[in-house]
Amino acid sequence: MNSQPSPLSLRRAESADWPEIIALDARTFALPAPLPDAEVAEFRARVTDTMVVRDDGSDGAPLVAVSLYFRLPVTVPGGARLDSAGLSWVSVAATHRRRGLLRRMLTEQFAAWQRAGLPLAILTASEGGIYERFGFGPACFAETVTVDPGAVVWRTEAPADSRVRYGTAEQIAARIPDLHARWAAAQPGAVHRPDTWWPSILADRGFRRNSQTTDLYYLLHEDGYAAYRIDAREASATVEEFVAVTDQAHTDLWRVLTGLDLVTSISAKIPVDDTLGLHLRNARAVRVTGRSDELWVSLLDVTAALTARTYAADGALALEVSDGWCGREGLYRVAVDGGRASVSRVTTADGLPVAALSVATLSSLYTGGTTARALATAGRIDCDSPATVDLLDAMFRTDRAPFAGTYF
Ligand SMILES: CC(=O)SCCNC(=O)CCNC(=O)[C@H](O)C(C)(C)COP(=O)(O)OP(=O)(O)OC[C@H]1O[C@@H](n2cnc3c(N)ncnc32)[C@H](O)[C@@H]1OP(=O)(O)O
Repeated sequence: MNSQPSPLSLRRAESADWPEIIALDARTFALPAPLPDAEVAEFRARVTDTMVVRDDGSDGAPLVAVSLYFRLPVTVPGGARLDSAGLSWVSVAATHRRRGLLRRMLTEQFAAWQRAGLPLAILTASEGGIYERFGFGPACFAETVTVDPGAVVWRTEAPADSRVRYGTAEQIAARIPDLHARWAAAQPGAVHRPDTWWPSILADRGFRRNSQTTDLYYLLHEDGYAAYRIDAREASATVEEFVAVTDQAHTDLWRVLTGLDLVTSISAKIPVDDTLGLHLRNARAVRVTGRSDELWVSLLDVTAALTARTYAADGALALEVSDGWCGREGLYRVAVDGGRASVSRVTTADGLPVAALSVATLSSLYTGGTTARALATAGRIDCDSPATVDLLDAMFRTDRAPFAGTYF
């Protein structure tokens, strides 16, 4: 038997590659195969660029790896909207794992993103142990909660009519993209949805969910919406999407959701600083059942990214950034005045306080999802004095927890 490794060629995907790309990802992520034609067409319209690997030494030169990305804006602390590369659909055939194919594909993709001047890369991770080596850090989190509607008593009277209504298909299509855009602009960590994303979301195709559940029901409010499904056998509701631009919309929508008749539990993923429990007489009606990392971030252009966000405290320090992956290592001087930073790469700290950290740790710190103090306590940031921890912590703190809101 010939045990020489087969030659494996890496290149950009062409149209003819797509049936095999879909088949590979369907196998990997347990999707139905084939996917509906409309879903494939809509998906391809969202993709910016795709790398594939073929096994040229095997019969038919099968496609054995894929990695692609979408251009997706993200809101960073302070409200700036940064363009990012949203890495997704990364899959290597079970027959070709651990032969460096992920590394080869990402080498190409990072180079292309840096050439394009993208400040950030983002992803939603299948596993927690893969992406730190490429400079990604978990940056936005969510709590999974189960609400017991029988235990819900609101502290305030319900308004006579909060003007929440079930939307018709036309009203939903006409209103929710705009509501989502308004929400995303104000929510740090939010992933914006380009127009090409909505047809597939609105189609709510059956393969995306448990077959026991209903279609999505949309509740519309002038400043938000919620989409949920019912599992009649379990008498449960799952909130798939909750978007509130104002506190009033948050309260009005949750009032309807927690009042659904014939439902004995409601589950949802909510921001870690969500106020739902604080509105209730018995906060235990909202039980936290999990906490998950929802968005991983990697600062591709450290200077541009650090310049784009705002800061909670003024001061100056030097960040000694390490990166074993794509050249982001170095000393960065960050001087904050009036909440805005001027950032430059320098060769010496020149007497400034110094904090040493990896680019992955800096990416976790960047969104405000994890504090500098916690990271320093865990040994992930090495500061030259306790006062430097205090300064870094004060600078990078944010008044709201970041929340991504889109899985991709
Ligand atoms: C953004 C997204 O799309 S998330 C989805 C990621 N895809 C999946 O989870 C699908 C199932 N898994 C796979 O398809 C593959 O196993 C992949 C894509 C995770 C890895 O592909 P491979 O080609 O085997 O990875 P490759 O050989 O290039 O390994 C690169 C490095 O990552 C490490 N690595 C790979 N997979 C894992 C893992 N699951 N957990 C921890 N480390 C891993 C390797 O050990 C290697 O480390 P090193 O080079 O630093 O020593």
